[in-house]
Amino acid sequence: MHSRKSKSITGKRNQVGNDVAKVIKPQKTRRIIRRFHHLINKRESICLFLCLTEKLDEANEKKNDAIVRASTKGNTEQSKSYEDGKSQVFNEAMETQLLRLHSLIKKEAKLKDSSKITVMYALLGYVMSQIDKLGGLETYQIASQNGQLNGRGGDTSKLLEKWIKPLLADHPGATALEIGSLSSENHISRCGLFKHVVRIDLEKHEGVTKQDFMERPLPENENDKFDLISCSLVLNFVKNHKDRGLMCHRMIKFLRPQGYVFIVLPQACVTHSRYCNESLLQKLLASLGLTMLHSHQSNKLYYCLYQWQMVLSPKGPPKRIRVSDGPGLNNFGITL
Ligand SMILES: C[S@@+](CC[C@H](N)C(=O)[O-])C[C@H]1O[C@@H](n2cnc3c(N)ncnc32)[C@H](O)[C@@H]1O
Repeated sequence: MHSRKSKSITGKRNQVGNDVAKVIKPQKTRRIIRRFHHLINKRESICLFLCLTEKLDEANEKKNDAIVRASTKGNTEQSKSYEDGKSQVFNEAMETQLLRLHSLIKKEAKLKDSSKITVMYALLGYVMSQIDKLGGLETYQIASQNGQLNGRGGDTSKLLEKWIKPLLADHPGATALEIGSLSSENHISRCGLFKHVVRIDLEKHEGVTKQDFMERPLPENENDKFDLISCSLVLNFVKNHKDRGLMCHRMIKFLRPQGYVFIVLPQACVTHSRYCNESLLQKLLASLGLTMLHSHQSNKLYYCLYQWQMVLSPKGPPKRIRVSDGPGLNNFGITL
């Protein structure tokens, strides 16, 4: 989802994580969430058994890796065992051990056999690598947010139609690009306000072209541009803040002057994020020349409509800045 690919706790390119984040479908989110819960719980039990003094931080896998490594310092056997566990790909035997972890821990505790601790370090390494391969906390949060959207009331372009109708009253030939389109039956395609709607998604669906927006050829002339770009629940699919910024930059390139951008995000992206709120989002988009015309928060979603009025405000900070702090927040953010 951007030029600088994220790295795993082992320093390797996080390809699996990328794939997960790119293609999470609402129907897959429950499985991903369950897997995360399973791994996080098992890790907690193992850490308790190993009496790790420093608490792991679910938001920082690199730090967690350092904590575990520090706990094996001076014990080459434990350290080797941990590294061996980390180097495992999906492993049936390890999975079975994880399922039986409770009784395994009870047995080991009774035996008080210190050599068995190395087995636990191998399991811990395996769990850490599995969490990493899923894409870490960020993917988990994205999956959670999307998982919670199953009952969100469907087609978000209903509100778009209400907002855009008066704005396009004198514009019968308007065109739209729907990024992350799942259906040709959405309001955006049926409302009759657009002469032509181009629908793209990473996956092939009926009436939708399979295309990565980030690889869509740039417009050669004004005819290749659009009066509206819809980006509903897509930015939160993009794995990291830099790629989200790149996507926003790219949207501008496909807009006709005075064109509109419709963005929908899980509500938690603007209400429960360390790095994003409505005001910061507004500032970031203003630096691209976008002016907010409407916004709305439902129970689960945040909707907004912007117009490209090309009045540029100062560029936002290139790094993520913290706008909120506290427990239970997510790490959604955008940097330009
Ligand atoms: C949660 S679905 C949202 C679908 C629909 N727009 C909605 O509002 O319900 C997010 C979609 O964005 C698509 N997506 C993510 N990044 C994309 C990209 N770079 N180009 C095209 N589609 C993308 C994914 O394939 C996924 O189907």
